[in-house]
Amino acid sequence: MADLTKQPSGRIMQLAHVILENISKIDTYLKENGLPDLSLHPNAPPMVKLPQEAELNLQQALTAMDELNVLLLGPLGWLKLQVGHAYNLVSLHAMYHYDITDRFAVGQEKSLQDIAVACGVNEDSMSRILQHAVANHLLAQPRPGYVSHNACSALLSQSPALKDWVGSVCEDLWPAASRVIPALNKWPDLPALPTHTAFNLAENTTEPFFHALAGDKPRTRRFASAMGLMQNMPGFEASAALDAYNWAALGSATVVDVGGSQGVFACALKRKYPDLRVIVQDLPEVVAAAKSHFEAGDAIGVSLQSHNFFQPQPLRDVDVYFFRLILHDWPDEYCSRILQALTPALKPGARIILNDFTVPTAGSLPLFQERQIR
Ligand SMILES: C[S@@+](CC[C@H](N)C(=O)[O-])C[C@H]1O[C@@H](n2cnc3c(N)ncnc32)[C@H](O)[C@@H]1O
Repeated sequence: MADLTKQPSGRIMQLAHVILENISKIDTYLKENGLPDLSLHPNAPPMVKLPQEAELNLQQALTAMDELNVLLLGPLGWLKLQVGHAYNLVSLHAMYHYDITDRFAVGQEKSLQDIAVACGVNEDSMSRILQHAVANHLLAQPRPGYVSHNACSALLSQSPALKDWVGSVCEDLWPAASRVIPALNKWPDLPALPTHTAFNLAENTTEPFFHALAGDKPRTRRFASAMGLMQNMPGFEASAALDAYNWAALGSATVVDVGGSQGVFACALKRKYPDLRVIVQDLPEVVAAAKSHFEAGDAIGVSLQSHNFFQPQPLRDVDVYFFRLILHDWPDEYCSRILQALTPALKPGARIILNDFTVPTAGSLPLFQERQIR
């Protein structure tokens, strides 16, 4: 047994040491705060909420685990893993498509045979796919031939928005991933036009992504729902944007959330600063889908308006035009057009607030974190 009080020599032992040190601190935090051990039990919380210091321990452990993984696998094993990733979404896609998580309750076991029959898929194929889901920690296997819920599948079954996000990635975005290089070959100046993208090749369409989606009601609703879920993801919470700007100083100003989707952020803003007048603008199809379940927004006085942000901005006496997760979707030239479309409406002193991704300088973050962003 290694003596963990001494700094070990050799990279893999150093990494193992970093992992044990940081995980021990997280474990102590959990125990001292009477929190349960981490598990994949169906009732486990969606994620551990750690205070800043313990979160740093978590990031350090994950970063060390990432490097240890590559070193222990070696270059051949690591490359094999990358290639394997190409097929990794299949079982999650199947769980979404066949609504597997709603076919049995938490605590219940279901035979792979019964699931296959209920889904109208041959048992052999369904078994192979769901065994992959089990191997990927997406379902539990209480005994051979049977599955039950674990924390991941239970979370999916309880969150329609999470399901929508999985569906949107698997069906709207994933097919495009394999077309990125063909798109680069076809349009070497990519992405000068929003119609010269991998999505256009995958879908055989000449329309930009959002306009293609708008022609399809279920996909429009699903994407908007997935966007709503994003507002709960770490770093994307409405509260982060609420804290990052002095909204209180605006008093009773008018704020337009341009491309505000279903109004999740707009409602959070209005709830925190009820004196603000808040309006959400989006494409007509998105607004139509949002209207059907906008009681919460109606009740607090957030309004919805159809507007294509490439057309001149119709709302004039506005203090703030807010763009959250909008500009990253468009080539620079189109971002300019979106902003220029505001100019006929801008009154003196009006502000434009951008809330969007920034990609850090290469190498400024641990590769594990940089990879997620890139
Ligand atoms: C990535 S989502 C961001 C949604 C929202 N701001 C948020 O933070 O969740 C981009 C939004 O831009 C909207 N959008 C795309 N093209 C648009 C256009 N031409 N005019 C208005 N909205 C548009 C989409 O419908 C979608 O709601």
